[in-house]
Amino acid sequence: MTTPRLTISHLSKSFDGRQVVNDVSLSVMPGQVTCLLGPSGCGKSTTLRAVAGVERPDSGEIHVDGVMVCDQTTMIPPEDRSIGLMFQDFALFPHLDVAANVAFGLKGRKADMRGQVENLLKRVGMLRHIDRYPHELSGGEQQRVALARALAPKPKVMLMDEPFSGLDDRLRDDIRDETLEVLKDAGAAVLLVTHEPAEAMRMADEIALMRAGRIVQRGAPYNIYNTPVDLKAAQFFSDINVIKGTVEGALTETPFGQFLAPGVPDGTQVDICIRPQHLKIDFDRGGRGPLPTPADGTPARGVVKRARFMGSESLVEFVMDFDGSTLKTQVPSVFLPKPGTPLWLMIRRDRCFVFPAGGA
Ligand SMILES: Nc1ncnc2c1ncn2[C@@H]1O[C@H](COP(=O)(O)OP(=O)(O)OP(=O)(O)O)[C@@H](O)[C@H]1O
Repeated sequence: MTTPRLTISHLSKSFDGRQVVNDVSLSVMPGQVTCLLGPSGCGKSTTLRAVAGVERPDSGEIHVDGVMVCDQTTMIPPEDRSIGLMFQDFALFPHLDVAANVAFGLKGRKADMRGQVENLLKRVGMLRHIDRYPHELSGGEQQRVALARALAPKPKVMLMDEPFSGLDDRLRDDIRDETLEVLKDAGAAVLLVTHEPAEAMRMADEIALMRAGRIVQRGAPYNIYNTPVDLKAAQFFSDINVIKGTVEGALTETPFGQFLAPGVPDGTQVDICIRPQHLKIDFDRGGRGPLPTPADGTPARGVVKRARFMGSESLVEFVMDFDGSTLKTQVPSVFLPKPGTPLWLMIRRDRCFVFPAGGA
């Protein structure tokens, strides 16, 4: 069996009596990208800093390639952990040219180094800028050089803390993809911290969703998005519509029909949650909607409150007849009905999450 490149076991850390990392465990295999994803202040960077060796945890163990680098009694210094770092504010040395910046992490004879530096810069598409200084490069180019510098000592683990947040949107997507390719090629295990779900979805093989110091869910992006553990986990990735219900006989009756709630005791209040893109819209036929179907349940009528065009999709908000609540829908392409238009909504049952009420 392959040894994980990075293993974090039961890591905890408090500051001033407040626990900011609480029993965090995870492992990352060679060539795998794991994203620590969560809101600001949830403990992502503290976890990363503990792995880097710049923060001493209160308890827990960290192994790099099977070697213990940190426990209650051991604290291997950062430079001996075989770890590469790429942080948003981890700037290049301004007084060194690109070649010298990349060579900084290399050991050996100067003559041998030149070849290695050229190879690294070729990999990140920056060879032609080898003699430039950082101030002569764009933000994206500087990030590419920073990546080459971080990869120079062939780290077993690459730690990245919001490395792309200083770049503008379009450039960021390109750099993310290129960086991913280079990292996969290098076979390093990558632990990437981000508070942006889109970044995690784009980069990660596995997402570890953090909240208040704990990992609340781990899994492939598809699974995290489609089977969230609770309402907050669902809401982290998109707007969520919530329809209230009460369970009777393992079923919840709503204006959209019945929903299964197996194993939930009678009388329990539940939230039936659905992402805006999973509501279906149909036309009003003289005060009637489409016929119910097993997949989409019963239609419920609403009146358009607002419709906005977002480029690749349209967002339409409805005020629902049954209780005056607002539901949001997202439709591909252009669909901009006038405010006041009555329309019918249906809910795709296979895309619903049912959670106990009051989860967010
Ligand atoms: N050295 C420190 N001393 C005291 N409190 C700290 C220290 N470092 C971090 N904290 C606190 O610990 C909590 C977690 O911080 P951390 O930087 O790990 O969060 P984060 O999830 O990375 O957030 P962000 O996305 O904003 O960087 C925060 O409330 C922060 O204020």
